[in-house]
Amino acid sequence: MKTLVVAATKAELAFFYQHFNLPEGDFIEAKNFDLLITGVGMVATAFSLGKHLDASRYNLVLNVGIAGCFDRKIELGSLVNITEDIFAELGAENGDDFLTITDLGFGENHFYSKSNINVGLPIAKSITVNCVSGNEKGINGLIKRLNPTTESMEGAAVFYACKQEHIDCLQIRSISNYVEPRNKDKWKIGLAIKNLNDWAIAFVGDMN
Ligand SMILES: O=C(O)c1cccc(C(=O)CC[C@H]2O[C@@H](n3cnc4c(=O)[nH]cnc43)[C@H](O)[C@@H]2O)c1
Repeated sequence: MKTLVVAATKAELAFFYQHFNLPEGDFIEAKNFDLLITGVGMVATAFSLGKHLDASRYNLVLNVGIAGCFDRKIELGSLVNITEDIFAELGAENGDDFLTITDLGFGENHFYSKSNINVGLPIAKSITVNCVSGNEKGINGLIKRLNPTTESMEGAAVFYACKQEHIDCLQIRSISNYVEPRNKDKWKIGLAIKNLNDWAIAFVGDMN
């Protein structure tokens, strides 16, 4: 059985590709792990995992990527272990209230990593969104309703697919920016990617 490493973009695993001397490509089979680049967002992620996730082949999915952070006490470039993740927009607006898909009786929007693997990182709750949050009113609404620490565009989709296939899942995110009105000049994508890759290289190296 192997680990499937999953990321949205190749850029987020640039040093990982170099370290393990991986060929270009969105699905790479290495000796001790496979690597899947899904594309950005929950639809691309679900489609890609639908094609490649196979419980007879993988006993662990390691989802890695950068993320936005709601908590200013967490430094840019820090890594967190996401143990719960919520599809933030999946449901219905009911005036000023929000009804989740569970409230509507159509399924689940809240997923967990139940992995026992100790990765030595602080745990955090995340939300998964189609639209990167960028206005005060929307951000305050998300904090009030869901109290998330981080935000990504894929995490809950990976947890969902792993739950469907009964495969253990870890989601490690590196904080590239704070969730605030958009100002990409303040994002520290390079630092976040470097720290994420250092961690992923060590984690996958230790598995061997
Ligand atoms: O501009 C670049 O150099 C660059 C290099 C690598 C990746 C990116 C991305 O923008 C990746 C998109 C990816 O990032 C996640 N993300 C990061 N911050 C947030 C956020 O505040 N809210 C939601 N998602 C965020 C997301 O998972 C995307 O897949 C750029």
